[in-house]
Amino acid sequence: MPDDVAPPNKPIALHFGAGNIGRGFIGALLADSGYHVIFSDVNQAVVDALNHEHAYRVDVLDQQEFTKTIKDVEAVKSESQDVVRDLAHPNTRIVTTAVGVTILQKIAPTIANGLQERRRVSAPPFNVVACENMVNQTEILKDHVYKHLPEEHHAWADEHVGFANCSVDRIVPGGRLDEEHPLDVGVEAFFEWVVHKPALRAPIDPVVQSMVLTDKLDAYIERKLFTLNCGHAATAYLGHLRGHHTIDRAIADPEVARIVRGGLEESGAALVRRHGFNKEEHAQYIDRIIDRFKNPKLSDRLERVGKQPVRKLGRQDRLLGPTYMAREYELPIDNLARIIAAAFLFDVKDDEESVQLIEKVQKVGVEDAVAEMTGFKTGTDEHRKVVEGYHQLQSKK
Ligand SMILES: NC(=O)c1ccc[n+]([C@@H]2O[C@H](COP(=O)([O-])OP(=O)(O)OC[C@H]3O[C@@H](n4cnc5c(N)ncnc54)[C@H](O)[C@@H]3O)[C@@H](O)[C@H]2O)c1
Ligand SMILES: O=P(O)(O)OC[C@@H](O)[C@@H](O)[C@H](O)[C@H](O)CO
Repeated sequence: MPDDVAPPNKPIALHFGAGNIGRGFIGALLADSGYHVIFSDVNQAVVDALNHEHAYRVDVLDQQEFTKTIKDVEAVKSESQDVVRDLAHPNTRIVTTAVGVTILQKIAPTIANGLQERRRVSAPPFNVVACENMVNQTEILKDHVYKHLPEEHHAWADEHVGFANCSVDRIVPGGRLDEEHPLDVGVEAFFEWVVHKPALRAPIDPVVQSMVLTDKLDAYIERKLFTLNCGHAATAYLGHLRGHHTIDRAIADPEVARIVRGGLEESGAALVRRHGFNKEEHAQYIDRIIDRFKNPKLSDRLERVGKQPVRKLGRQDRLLGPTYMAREYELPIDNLARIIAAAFLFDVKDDEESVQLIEKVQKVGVEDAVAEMTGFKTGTDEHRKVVEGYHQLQSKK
């Protein structure tokens, strides 16, 4: 970090991934909370722009529109020695990521090097929080980091580095590139960041505005992933089949909205049962989420929201996670099965996972593809419902 940028004693936050959520939520909130934010990204143009401007705008695109200027930021090229240096800086209090779950393994070696350097210079304990849409995302990052960290440092890291899972929620669609101001980002007003407190190894200091620290992260992350992200993916897959291009247009289609709401009521019944949420409050949570999808100013593309359908069909992810949970309590899954079926029909040529899924169905047939991807055995009720849903949706295409 050049000496002329950060005041020497200012707390530092090192954030991997200067993309939509990095600039539009996590980096912005950390900067607002008094951290000097250093972004680390592979995109040289973004790194250069951040180092040229040291600021960017966050445009809140909601009923009330307003703009915030985020200042005192800089950037370093990911996987470089600069990242190791900044990670090891004694003033660095927190490392966050928003790179996508598949990228976590790529940044792990640099983090491992940074931790060894941190130990060498006797930097104080600090925390790492991965802000990816996945259950246990920071633990997954930790596993990758520990593979690159020589064993002699593991006990030190256990004591000095908190790897805390979290739930992160703000819709940041991206894709509104303004050539003159490429760093500016449009966001919705709502945001929520919930971090697993017992995993921290140092206080969050400075306090991050609105950050919730909890002992019960499972409830938060499952509620968010199995409601917001489940409904979002459902809107993308069903909307795509109905010829829509954005989330607000898709959710305005009564046929899409009916199944999305039905799916969220099914996942909601399972969540209420698992985590003891109040039924009425959960119904209001669903309503608020569907209202967020209706925001026309976000213009959120279905390709972004539905991207990587194979990841989204992960056993603990937004579609199968609530479906397995509902089955555990013998609760209905008819709408969820229809939504899962729609994922198999998400036909987006430049999305590798979409192509892979479509090809799998062509190669082995829908019955085997569904069995393989969902784990539902042929002949079971859930398998039959997904396959029937697939045929019905396909016939209406
Ligand atoms: N956009 C949202 O609404 C939203 C909300 C909550 C959570 N998330 C999660 O945040 C993560 C990022 O999503 P996004 O929408 O910001 O994506 P994005 O593509 O806009 O941003 C990802 C950034 O990571 C950078 N990157 C890629 N490889 C890297 C590497 N090796 N080192 C450093 N940076 C690297 C990319 O260049 C890009 O700038 C995902 O896991 C997503 O699920 C997104
Ligand atoms: O980022 P993904 O691909 O896991 O999911 C796509 C969207 O549902 C997601 O980015 C939401 O916008 C976000 O999770 C809102 O908090």
